[in-house]
Amino acid sequence: MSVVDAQALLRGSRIIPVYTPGSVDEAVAVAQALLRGGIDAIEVTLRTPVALDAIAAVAAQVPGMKVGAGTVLDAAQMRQVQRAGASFAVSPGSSPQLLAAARDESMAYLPGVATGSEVMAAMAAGFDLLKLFPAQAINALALLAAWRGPFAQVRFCPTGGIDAARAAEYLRQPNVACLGGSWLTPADALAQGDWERVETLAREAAALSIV
Ligand SMILES: O=C(O)C(=O)C[C@H](O)[C@H](O)COP(=O)(O)O
Repeated sequence: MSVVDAQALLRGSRIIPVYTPGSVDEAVAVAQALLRGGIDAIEVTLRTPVALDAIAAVAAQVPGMKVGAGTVLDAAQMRQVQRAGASFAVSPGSSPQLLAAARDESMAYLPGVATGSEVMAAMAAGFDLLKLFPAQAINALALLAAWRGPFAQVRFCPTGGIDAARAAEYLRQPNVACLGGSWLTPADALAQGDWERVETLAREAAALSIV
C-alpha cells in the first residue's frame, strides 16, 4: 500500500467542479455536460445519501471523466469511496487517520490544509497535492505566495469562494496545480435540468485554464 501520485492523476485537469449530487441520473448528466464542455474531472461530495451511488454511476457510465469524492471526513468514508470507484478523494481538512486510510487504500488523496503545520503533517505522510480550503476566507493568494519558498515541492488545489472571475488569478500562481469550485453546477441549473448551461460554464472554465 502506498501513496498514489495525485499530481500525476490530475495533471491537465486544472479546474475541478465541486458538485453535490441530487440524484444518480443528475450526476451522470452533469458529468457528461462537463465533459462536453472540456472539463474532465469532478469532485462529487458525500453530502447527500445518493453520493456513493452517484460516484459509482459516473465512474461506470462516463468514460474519460475522473471522478473524485469530496467531503471525505473519516477513514470509513475513504474505504467506501474507494469501493464505489472514485479515483481520488478530497477532504476539507485532514487527520492522521485519513492520511493513513488513503495510503492503506492506495487512493489518490488531496488532504485539506489551511496552516503551515497542516501542510507539514501532509508532507510528512507523503502527500504533495493539497486542497487549500477555504481559499477566499483564508486569503489563499497571500498564503500561496508565502509558501512557495518553504514548501517548494508542494502543489495546491485552492477551493472555497472561487468563481469564474477569480479563477484565472489562482491558476497563474506557480504552486497551484488545480482549483475547485461549485460555480459550474449552480443549483438553479440543476433544478431545471439545464445541462447546456453546465456545459457552457464548463467551456468557459476550460478556456480559462489554457493559459
Ligand atoms: O465538501 C468539501 O469537501 C469541501 O471542502 C467544501 C467544498 O469544496 C466547498 O463547499 C466548495 O466551495 P465553493 O466553491 O465555495 O462552494
